[in-house]
Amino acid sequence: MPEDSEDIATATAAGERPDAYTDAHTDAPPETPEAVPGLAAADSLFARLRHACWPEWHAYLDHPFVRRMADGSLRQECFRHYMGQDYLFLIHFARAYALGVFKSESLEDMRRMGAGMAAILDEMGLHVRYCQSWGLSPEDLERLPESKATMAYTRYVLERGLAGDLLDLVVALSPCIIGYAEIGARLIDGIDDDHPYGAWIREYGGAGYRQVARDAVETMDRLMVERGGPGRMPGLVDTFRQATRLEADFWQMGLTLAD
Ligand SMILES: Cc1ncc(C[n+]2csc(CCO)c2C)c(N)n1
Repeated sequence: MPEDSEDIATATAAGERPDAYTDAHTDAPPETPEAVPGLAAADSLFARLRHACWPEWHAYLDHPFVRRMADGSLRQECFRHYMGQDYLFLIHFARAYALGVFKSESLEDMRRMGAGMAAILDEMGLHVRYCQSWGLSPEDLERLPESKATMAYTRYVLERGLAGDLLDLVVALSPCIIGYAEIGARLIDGIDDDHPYGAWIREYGGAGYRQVARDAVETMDRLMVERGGPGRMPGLVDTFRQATRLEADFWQMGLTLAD
């Protein structure tokens, strides 16, 4: 993948690339680069959280695991470890959406959360296909020992939802849902048909998945209007930042084969 593969995440409204973007550990640049064109308005809750947590967000999106997946140099062993753990991760995320049904106060929210749970259970098809090609059955996957990174991330999200309201839960889920659309959009540009991680990239880089992310942005805004207030922001920023850090740790777990 060429160096300029970062373009999709770096295009600002003015089409310029802020210098600060090149360093994962700088403070948020004065104007955070737009995620995926048309994904989230600058004043959306998601864009504000992303801006507030820019160093963590950039470290998640530009993690070496992602870079190596993009240029095809990621060792298959690392990808396998990641996919196996991601299967366990998805089981808990389906539970988090089920919790979202419980925390809903309207039928509309209940339907959305229920549909999110169903979408996750479908997403597992990608994992099952990959793992079958490596000789692993869904039962083998379910029996894998859970890594600490998987446990930390999934239980953190569940705890935010249990302790808080639907807005807290949806914010805790958002780095996962929207971040993968941003990564997919960056990686899909010009990939070859025989790219070793092409199926993964096409799953998250496609228009269908981008719509899932757009819906999540919209839901966050609606819940912020219904339940939010200026007093909610510090807590929501904290949740978004922690979930984003746990996403980066999840890549790191794959890269280092951590248990
Ligand atoms: C570590 C990790 N983070 C995010 C996703 C992506 N993801 C998880 S649930 C969901 C929404 C419904 O499909 C999406 C896109 C993943 N698979 N693994």
